[in-house]
Amino acid sequence: MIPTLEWLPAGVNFLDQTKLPLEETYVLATDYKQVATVIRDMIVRGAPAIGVSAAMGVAIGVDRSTAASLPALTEEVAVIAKTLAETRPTAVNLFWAIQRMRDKYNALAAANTPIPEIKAALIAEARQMYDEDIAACKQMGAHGAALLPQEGTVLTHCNAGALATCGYGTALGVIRAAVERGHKIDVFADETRPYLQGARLTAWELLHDNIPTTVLCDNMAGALMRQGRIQAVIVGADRIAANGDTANKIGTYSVAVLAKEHGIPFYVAAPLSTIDLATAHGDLIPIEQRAATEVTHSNGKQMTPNGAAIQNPAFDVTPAKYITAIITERGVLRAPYNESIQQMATEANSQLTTA
Ligand SMILES: CSC[C@H]1O[C@H](OP(=O)(O)O)[C@H](O)[C@@H]1O
Repeated sequence: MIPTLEWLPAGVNFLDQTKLPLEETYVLATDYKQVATVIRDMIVRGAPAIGVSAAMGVAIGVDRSTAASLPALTEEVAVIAKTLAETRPTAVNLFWAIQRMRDKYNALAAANTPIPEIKAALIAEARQMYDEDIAACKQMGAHGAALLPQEGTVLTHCNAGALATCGYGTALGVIRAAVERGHKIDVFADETRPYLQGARLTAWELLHDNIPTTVLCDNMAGALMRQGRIQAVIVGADRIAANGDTANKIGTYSVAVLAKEHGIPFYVAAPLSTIDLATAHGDLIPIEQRAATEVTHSNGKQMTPNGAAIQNPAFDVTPAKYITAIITERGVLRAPYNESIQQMATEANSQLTTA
């Protein structure tokens, strides 16, 4: 699989997801401001991928710094972190990753570590997060595969695949793992307007792996569910509140309600870094509002009349009651989620985000 992003001596190399599926081109970010632009412009997107991208942004920012003292470097780290944190508001992985890099820096600075050693350690930390992300996706796959039908059609919304992570994917990672274990799965991929993550990215990466994929318009899932043509739904997540309410790509909530209506299991696959214990419920999750031109234009061609008002929220929130299970790298969570999430957090003894 073509890498979503890659650390190179010259900078961070990103597969340009705005150009897929017709062009496989790359953008090399040689400083942290360019990494911020790549995240904001969705050249790289997907909660885990933008988290690791931000971590690499911190690492490259510190690496390129000419600060001659720790106090000066500490001030620069604060500016770098703020710049990256301001790129997109919903995916908590972004803030979790930046905080992990700041914690690493602060511990090294507190120990009066020489600046060259700090630079090397932050690069190592960001690259370790990259490897951890791929490992977590494969663990999610192993935990979730058995939940998918032995033979049947699975609907997914947006792209929660290798292109939304450092590789293998969350929701698509579970599909990949099921196929690797002999399940015969056809995928229905919602096109997912306006950025078309499903039509352009999910279809591209699943066909790359020879997994049969059908692209649907975003208004088709209900009819296909009513006809009995969908046996399960699996999606990713951008932020999971402490009670299990889940923010994901706009349109996810509609699919979840339809799945509940038709008795179809609805699964969320996400790493622990997507769980935000500091956010009690879904109504508190900030929802990114993106440019109207993403809706009014397609391939540069205007499709709506001048003067029409436009809505373009990038995410919506699915209440926990619509979620059958949440698949993580440490196992499968079931309702009541406030209890199961807290228990897993305690067991993991992990620094779940406090963003
Ligand atoms: C593996 S999480 C992917 C998650 O992120 C996507 O949002 P975006 O493409 O705007 O970054 C979408 O919500 C996916 O489910």
